[in-house]
Amino acid sequence: MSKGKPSQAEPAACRLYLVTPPVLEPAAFAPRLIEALDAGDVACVQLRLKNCSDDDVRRACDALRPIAQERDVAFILNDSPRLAREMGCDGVHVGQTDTPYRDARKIMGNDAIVGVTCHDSRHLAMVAGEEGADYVAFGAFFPTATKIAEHHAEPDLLRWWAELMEVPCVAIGGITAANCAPLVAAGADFLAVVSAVWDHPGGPGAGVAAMNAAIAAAPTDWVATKTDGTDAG
Ligand SMILES: Cc1ncc(COP(=O)(O)OP(=O)(O)O)c(N)n1
Ligand SMILES: Cc1nc(C(=O)O)sc1CCOP(=O)(O)O
Ligand SMILES: [Mg+2]
Repeated sequence: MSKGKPSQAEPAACRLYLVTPPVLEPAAFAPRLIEALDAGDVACVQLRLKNCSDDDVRRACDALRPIAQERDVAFILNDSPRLAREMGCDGVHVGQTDTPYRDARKIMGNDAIVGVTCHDSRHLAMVAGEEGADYVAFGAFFPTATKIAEHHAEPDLLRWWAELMEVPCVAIGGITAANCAPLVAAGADFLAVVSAVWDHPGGPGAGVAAMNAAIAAAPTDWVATKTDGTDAG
């Protein structure tokens, strides 16, 4: 997962951040992950399993981590830095009620990716950024059936962050090929999706291709709307 920060003259392209469904059977899911990753550009895969045992997570890591890493796609585990380190993951994603960032960093080491959920909060994002998070995640931007989202973020939050901060930002929550353009335009470095890919009627490969195409077609106007009103070019 390259974390290129947009240079002022040439903004880095927004990239796709793929999150797994919360329940999966690793052997059956592996070919779907291969189809997704071979269909286009994916910056990273987050294994996000809910209501399962540590051994279930270990089995899923063993089956899925090599598929991502063999393709130079970063493999990030949700929630557990301890398991992420044990299982050779490239990084971990922690939320505000998970292991605190500083402890996650100590467990993972300085070379790993550690991302932090910041909901719709500038304060949480500034704290995470100052502490050293590799990215901050904002959401939910749209209604989602994947989880009960208690916070709602607006594209202006991405725009504010992108204009002021170096740390990359991830947008998440109900994002689809049809609705993602304002998030790309506002300066999201990554779009994190579950159902837009795994529930795509044409299959996960078609889902990745559709997201890639929508990201590529979206305007990227945030560089031209710096808060001081000047064009950054
Ligand atoms: C990229 C990304 N952003 C946000 C989340 C949500 O994390 P969290 O608030 O800890 O909620 P759960 O995903 O654990 O239910 C995420 N996983 N990934
Ligand atoms: C895992 C997660 N976190 C969110 C947040 O707002 O922090 S929304 C979300 C679910 C994302 O799934 P989908 O792309 O199917 O909406
Ligand atoms: Mg969590």
